[in-house]
Amino acid sequence: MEFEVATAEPAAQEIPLGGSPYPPIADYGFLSDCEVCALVAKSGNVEWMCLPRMDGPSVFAGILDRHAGRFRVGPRDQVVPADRRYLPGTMILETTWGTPTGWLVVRDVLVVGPWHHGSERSGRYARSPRDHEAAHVLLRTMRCLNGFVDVELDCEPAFDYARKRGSWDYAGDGYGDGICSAEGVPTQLRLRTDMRLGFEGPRARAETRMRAGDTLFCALGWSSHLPPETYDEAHSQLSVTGNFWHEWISRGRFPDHPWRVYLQRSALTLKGLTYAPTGAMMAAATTSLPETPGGERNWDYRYTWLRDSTFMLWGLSTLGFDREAHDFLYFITDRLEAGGRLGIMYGIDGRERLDEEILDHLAGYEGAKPVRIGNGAWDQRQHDVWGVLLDSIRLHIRSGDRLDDRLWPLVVRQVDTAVAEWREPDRGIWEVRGEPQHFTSSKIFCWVAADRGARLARLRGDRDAAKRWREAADEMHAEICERGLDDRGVFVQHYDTDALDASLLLIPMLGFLPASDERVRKTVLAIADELTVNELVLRYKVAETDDGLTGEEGSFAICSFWLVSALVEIGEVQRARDLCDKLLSYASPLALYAEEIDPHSGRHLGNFPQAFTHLALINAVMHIIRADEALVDDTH
Ligand SMILES: OC[C@H]1O[C@H](O[C@H]2O[C@H](CO)[C@@H](O)[C@H](O)[C@H]2O)[C@H](O)[C@@H](O)[C@@H]1O
Repeated sequence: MEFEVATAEPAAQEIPLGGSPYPPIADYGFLSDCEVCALVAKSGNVEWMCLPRMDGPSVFAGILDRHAGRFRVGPRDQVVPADRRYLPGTMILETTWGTPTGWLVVRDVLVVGPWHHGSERSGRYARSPRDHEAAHVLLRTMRCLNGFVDVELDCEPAFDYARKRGSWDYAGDGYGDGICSAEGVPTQLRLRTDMRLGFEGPRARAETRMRAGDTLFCALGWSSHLPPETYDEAHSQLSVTGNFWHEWISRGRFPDHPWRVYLQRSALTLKGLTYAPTGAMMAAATTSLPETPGGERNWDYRYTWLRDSTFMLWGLSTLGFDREAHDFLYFITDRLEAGGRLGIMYGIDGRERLDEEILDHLAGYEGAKPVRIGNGAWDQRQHDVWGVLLDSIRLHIRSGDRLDDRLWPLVVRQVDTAVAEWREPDRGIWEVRGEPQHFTSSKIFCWVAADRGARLARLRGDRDAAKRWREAADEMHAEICERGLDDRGVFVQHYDTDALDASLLLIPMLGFLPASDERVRKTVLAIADELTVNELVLRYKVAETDDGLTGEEGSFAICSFWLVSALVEIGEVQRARDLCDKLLSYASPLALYAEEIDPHSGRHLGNFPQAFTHLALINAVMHIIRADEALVDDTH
């Protein structure tokens, strides 16, 4: 094997497609070890990774600013691979490169290993530890298939959202072990490889020629758990991680159906967005990917919303995954026991305050500013919160756990709060930044809280509570059906408007009214016909909604998938199937989705990958598959 000395020169340049140096959002691959996430561009650049947790400060943020850190592995003279895929059923990303001189395969993974704390306890885990945990290592392996390929490694971390540059030192006598640190930053990076590293300021570089059959690895670690030292060790860690994901996905129940791949990738993505040590679930892996190209609708989604998480649990439990529901409920129980008012969202470590900050020094994805960290919606009043909590509890019990004595008084407090406050206006499930309104879907979720509360109380034999909450639920139901409808009998966004709102597609799924009810049918069809652009659903029309923001937004992918489910519910199965087919055709090449889809270009917009979209995909696809199965049963 020939080795060349590292040089400071970058090799192949990315040619901007359509003038943008930023890859399309849908072109990123998503990695997770359930503690840290990473996004890998097609070029082989890791362009998003936050440490030491998925909500921590970034070390690679090239997705938000081309100078904010990246880590490339790949052929020296080429940036467009022949193909990429996940090893089926895993979070291992495989990129195949075809160069004029030879072919190369790169595998990228965030390593999951056996529980490694031995007899001492992990300081991070609030939930019961299982057999595996994150190894805190980003591993990249290369294998040359034939001919020869000149490869490069180029690692340039930029700590604390690129506010602090790192500097490198060798960790031992050889060239294969480097440490990168920055003043005042507690996280240190350790880079181990069987290539020969050279350091050029904040960059660690290596280049070499690989020939047929050669293998190489590089592994970046950030904890006392050191990265592998040899290729064999690296390879074995990759296999253990593959097995971990295979075992996890095998716990689910997936129909034998051509759309199973979408279900599995969505389930893996939702799992990848969970933070194992606490059981919290992030809404998406990123911050500030714009909902409008160049616009201001840029938010930090690396937090756990009660709403998003409960909907995630609906999706996962549909596929037979229940441990996640238990872990999440224990996470919420910890928050409730801490006292105070139930928040609408929390940090993944359980913190309450998520004050928003603007990172002016970052250019933003394709110039979309501001880049925000934190999320100002954290202290909003959103009245769906009690309903989604009660639904999380329902799932928890349905999947086999008890409603223990620890939880019941907390449930009582939440249902009583819903019953006391449901008449007040709020910011709604879209957490608008305009004036509070009497949002119809918020009232419906208050009804969910009272309805589910009454059922639980009956099960526990608490007749007083059951009676009190049933009466409240009936009163809410009557008011919503009186004030939440327009003259046509269609449910509307809030009591003082005729505007439509896609959140009302949830009515049949929540059991507020039966799908056969004329008002439900009319609402679903009105949204399908009037709140769509090229059949894709907007959450609302921005011109009709005081959301406190400027600019347009794309179609909300969650709403389009909700429409599929709602159409099935009202018996419009063919229309639902056609829409579902269309939505699946917009999946990224790796079957991932952002929050929004531009209804004209099909371009993905907003944070990525987004739990909302994947959880609704699962629900929609399962609705269609069950409807198809029912059809087959009927014809036999
Ligand atoms: O529309 C303005 C709001 O947009 C974001 O909220 C959206 O994302 C949340 C996380 O997935 C979701 O729970 C919510 O339903 C969506 O509207 C943003 O987080 C808010 O700060 C912003 O006000």
